[in-house]
Formats: sequence, structure tokens, C-alpha cells
Amino acid sequence: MGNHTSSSLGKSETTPVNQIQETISDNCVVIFSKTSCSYCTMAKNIFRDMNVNYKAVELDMLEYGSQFQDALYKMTGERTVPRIFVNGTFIGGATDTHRLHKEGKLLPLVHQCYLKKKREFQ
Ligand SMILES: N[C@@H](CCC(=O)N[C@@H](CS)C(=O)NCC(=O)O)C(=O)O
Ligand code: FES
Repeated sequence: MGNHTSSSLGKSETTPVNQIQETISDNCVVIFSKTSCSYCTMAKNIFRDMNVNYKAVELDMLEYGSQFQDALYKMTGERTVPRIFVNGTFIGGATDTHRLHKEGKLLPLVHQCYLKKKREFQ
């Protein structure tokens, strides 16, 4: 699922908020994560187990990761990881995502995004 935003994150002239917005509109599932974080792994596994591709942005691997966390704070009210976006919308952290999945609401959100992208492509 890799695309140009992964390599340009943190390097471009645009603000972190703009780069985050671009990433979440380009990818149906985006997980802002840290490689050392087992909550983040748990969140990734929820999507992996549903066979849903996700884009992981590992903030501890980015030079400006801390600025991205500040931007995520502005956008979501928390600078913790994971911060998870589906279909361009913030859905929460690991606990929220797990709850949505248990309620059967997560996969429909992903499918809405797939349908939207399919229509855009036609
Ligand atoms: N209930 C939240 C917990 C989030 C949380 O506490 N994240 C910790 C790591 S597990 C964090 O981001 N700490 C600050 C940091 O890494 O900058 C969730 O499920 O996402
Ligand atoms: S579970 Fe410890 S850093 Fe996320």
C-alpha cells in the first residue's frame, strides 16, 4: 500500500497537519504508531485479521515525529499512539478501535471507503 506520502512525510514544505490530511485521504486505513508500542501492534492486528490493508506511519522513525504528534493533538485531542483514521475520519485509539470491531462497525467503515474509491476511479 506504500505511496509517495510515506517517503515525503516530515520532509515536505507543507505543515504536518496538511501532510496528515493528505495521508488520510489517500489511504482508507491509517495508523499513526510507534514501532515499540504493543497497543499499536494490537490495533494493526485487528485490521490484519480482517485482511484489511493499512498504512502505518511509525512516528518514532520520523525525524519530525514529535511535530506530527503535536499535529495529531490538534486534530484529535490526544498526542498518544495509536491514532487511527478510517475513511478519512478519526476513529480513536487502540481501545476505541477494538470496541468498534467488537460491535461489528469497523469493517463497514472500511467498505464504505473502498466503495467511495471505486466510484472515484470509474
Ligand atoms: N487508551 C489509549 C491509550 C493510548 C496510550 O496511552 N498510548 C501511549 C503508548 S501505549 C502513548 O501514546 N504515550 C505517549 C507517547 O508515546 O508519546 C488507546 O487505546 O490508544
Ligand atoms: S503499549 Fe506501551 S507504548 Fe504503547
